[in-house]
Amino acid sequence: MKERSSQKWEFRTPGIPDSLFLRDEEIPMTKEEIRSLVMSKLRLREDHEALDIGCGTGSVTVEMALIAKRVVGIDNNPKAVELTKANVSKFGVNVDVIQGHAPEALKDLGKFDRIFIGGGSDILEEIVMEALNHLKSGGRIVIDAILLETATRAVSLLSERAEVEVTQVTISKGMKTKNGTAMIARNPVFIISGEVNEA
Ligand SMILES: C[S@@+](CC[C@H](N)C(=O)[O-])C[C@H]1O[C@@H](n2cnc3c(N)ncnc32)[C@H](O)[C@@H]1O
Repeated sequence: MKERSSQKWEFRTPGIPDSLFLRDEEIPMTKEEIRSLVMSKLRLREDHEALDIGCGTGSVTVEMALIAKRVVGIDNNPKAVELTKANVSKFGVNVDVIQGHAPEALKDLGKFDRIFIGGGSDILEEIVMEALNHLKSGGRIVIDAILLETATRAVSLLSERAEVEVTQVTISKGMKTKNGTAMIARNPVFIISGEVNEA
């Protein structure tokens, strides 16, 4: 069987296997099935500029950079920044990875066609409001949420400025047992997407 490599041409479909990313047990990662839905909701094109707020392990950052012409990843945790840089290098993509705390760190970043916010934060309101200021007319923002409270906050914030779609998904993964395959459920995840109207 042909050995897997991280050549760009091998990853044209979203949902790169989790096992191919460099990991740190302290740094979270958006798992491959959720990531492929996130990429679908982002509707990225190759002429787009995209921003990943809270890039973590960098798995969404890498998938964005395999499509878009410019990608910026930002995280306030220095270990996450280093890990994202390592994955960016492993997959041979081009990304500006910045250590910074959102929303303050977004101020000088300009405007983007697509923005992803990959994790709940107790300052989600401030991050979403600032992110919307950095979204081009007709742009899309996608937010992942685990907590019900994060999801409802995100929906009400986005509804003021965008057409909002809410998706909730629960992934189950098959685990081999001695009798067959048992399905092990993971946490339900909300994927909230908003498209701001053309000016
Ligand atoms: C769930 S992880 C994101 C996983 C990422 N999407 C991936 O695929 O690897 C959320 C990240 O957001 C970062 N974060 C949380 N609050 C932040 C803030 N205010 N500014 C920047 N990063 C933040 C955390 O350090 C963490 O790495």
